[in-house]
Amino acid sequence: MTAQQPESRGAAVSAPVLELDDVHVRYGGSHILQGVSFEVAATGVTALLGRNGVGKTTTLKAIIGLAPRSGRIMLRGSEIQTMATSRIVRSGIGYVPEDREVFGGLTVDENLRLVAPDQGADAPVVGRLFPDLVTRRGQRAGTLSGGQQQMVSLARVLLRENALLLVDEPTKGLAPKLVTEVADVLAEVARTRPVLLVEQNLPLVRRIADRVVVLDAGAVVHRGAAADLVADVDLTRELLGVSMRREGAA
Ligand SMILES: Nc1ncnc2c1ncn2[C@@H]1O[C@H](COP(=O)(O)OP(=O)(O)OP(=O)(O)O)[C@@H](O)[C@H]1O
Repeated sequence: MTAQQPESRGAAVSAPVLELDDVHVRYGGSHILQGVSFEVAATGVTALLGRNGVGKTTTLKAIIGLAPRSGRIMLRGSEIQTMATSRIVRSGIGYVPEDREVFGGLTVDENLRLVAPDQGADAPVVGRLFPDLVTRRGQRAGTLSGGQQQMVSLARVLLRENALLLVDEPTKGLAPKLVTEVADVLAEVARTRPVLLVEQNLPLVRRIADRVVVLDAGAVVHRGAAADLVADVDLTRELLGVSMRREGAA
């Protein structure tokens, strides 16, 4: 593991919202997570990074109870690793999966009313962060663009009072303008609640993340301030196989 870096912004002063301690995931004979331990600070964005296939999505699934896991996972000091997903969600973790999972046959408003029956697209948070969704409230979600579906998926978790949001590659496959819009929303969201974000777009990480945790082959290989990692061309190349100099802007 590389040295723990001092945090240049968003330093955590309160207890972490989430702690993973020696978390393992096995699928059949495959040992996918091999003792993952890290903390998610109670404020701001913690980005979970790593090359393809190192276990980032599996880590989010282990937290939310969608992967068979062992080890200890603590939400605000209480163990959740034996709970079913429905109970973990009720305990205050919102999950935006990579595939967005909107109900394509339902309208935008109906999708939102599944979580907030009395409010749907009328909820103040929807009007404030997703004005486009208010305009499109009667449109079937299956006919929305990828970016708009991402907004529905994000809006849905914001309609609950969550202690923590897990967001998996929200900008994957989106056009640059939509990447910027999603990044703006995430930055705004993170002002009021902590986010654990899986993201491959390093300029976006540099813009909105406070801290980074890097996985390789199912284990944590680096933790520290996001700004320090993305400023270090050699380290980003070593850990992630990419160079910021070759990346476009978020
Ligand atoms: N249900 C499953 N059964 C068997 N193997 C799985 C399962 N889910 C994931 N894996 C394997 O676990 C490894 C980690 O997958 P995971 O999706 O967590 O990686 P990732 O870091 O999120 O990758 P990417 O950046 O490409 O999305 C991969 O080798 C994948 O093939």
